[in-house]
Amino acid sequence: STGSAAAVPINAEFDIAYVTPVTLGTPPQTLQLDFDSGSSDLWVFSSHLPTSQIRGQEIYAPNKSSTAKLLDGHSWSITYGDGSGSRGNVYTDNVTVGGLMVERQAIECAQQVSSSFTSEAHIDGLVGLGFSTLNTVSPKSQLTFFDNAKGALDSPVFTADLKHKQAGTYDFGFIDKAKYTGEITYVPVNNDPGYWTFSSSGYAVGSGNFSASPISGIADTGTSLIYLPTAVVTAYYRQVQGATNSRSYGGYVFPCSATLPSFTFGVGEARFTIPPAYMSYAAVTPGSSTCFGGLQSSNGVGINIWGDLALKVAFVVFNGGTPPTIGWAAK
Ligand SMILES: CSC[C@H](NC(=O)[C@H](Cc1ccccc1)NC(=O)N1CCOCC1)C(=O)N[C@@H](CC1CCCCC1)[C@@H](O)C(=O)OC(C)C
Repeated sequence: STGSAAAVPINAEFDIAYVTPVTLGTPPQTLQLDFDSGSSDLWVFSSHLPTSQIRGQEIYAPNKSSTAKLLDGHSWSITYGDGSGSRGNVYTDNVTVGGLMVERQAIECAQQVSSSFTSEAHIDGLVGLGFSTLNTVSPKSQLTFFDNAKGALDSPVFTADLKHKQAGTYDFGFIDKAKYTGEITYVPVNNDPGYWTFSSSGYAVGSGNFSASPISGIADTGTSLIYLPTAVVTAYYRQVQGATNSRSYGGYVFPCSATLPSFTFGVGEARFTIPPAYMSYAAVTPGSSTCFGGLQSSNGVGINIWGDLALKVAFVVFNGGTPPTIGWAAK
């Protein structure tokens, strides 16, 4: 089997996150979920949430689904890199993504969400696509949608084709040759911490020479920007007039009028260049002449992250075979 679903940017201006329609239960309830390769819980806004914590999101009501079953005595609680979090109880039910159905998928129903989730009306929950070792359900941890689907897939892969200010796709079980050009460069994945961790072969700032120093980081569809070591980040912003690492704004900012260099990163022998326009993420507040950079330091995060900003200049294959690998191709 295979599946293919749209990845739609939630903001018309900036690619802060992408959501994908997912149908749950019988009759089908459709929610817009953020596919996140940086975590491994499938959780949703639910009928178990106090209405004060729901502001425009769609909810999943298990008691309205004839195929929902309570996973008695199980609970979950998760905190993300940005400090947001949620917790609740667990049901199993049918979950369908782009024509691909998994029966008895653990659906983690929120009983509490942090304020940043309540204020993000476009995200009705997450589909974790990290390794199932990271799943937070207790006392028995649960499998991700991908791990549950894997055995039935034509090939044990999912691919991400994210785009700037337009809908891309997540495909499951096949590699669509129409979505990329040239060859796919595969590199090993170290899934010990449960993430899609791989080694980038280096970077270049603008037309500068390529610095062939390996950078270990995770491919994270649920993170908006790129977070890299200080040496890389300072080398980049040294080329940006007026750039400063602002404590108040929580990262590197610069005058929106500044000329930005492109940023190139390597995967094996392949090279991927993020154009200057993508490297200025957004004005720090609407209308401000100060802009927030798309490249930020990983110092505060504790892990190097290749987020949506990097993923959207490539076609990326998350190969869940044995051993797992990750493939990057131009498009
Ligand atoms: C430095 S890691 C921070 C990362 N969060 C982010 O990247 C959030 C995503 C978001 C989008 C829309 C609305 C709200 C939040 N964006 C963010 O912090 N931004 C601030 C800087 O400007 C860009 C937007 C993160 O926590 N990613 C989560 C998934 C994420 C999905 C959206 C809801 C909040 C949770 C996950 O990938 C994760 O924790 O990864 C770990 C490994 C760092």
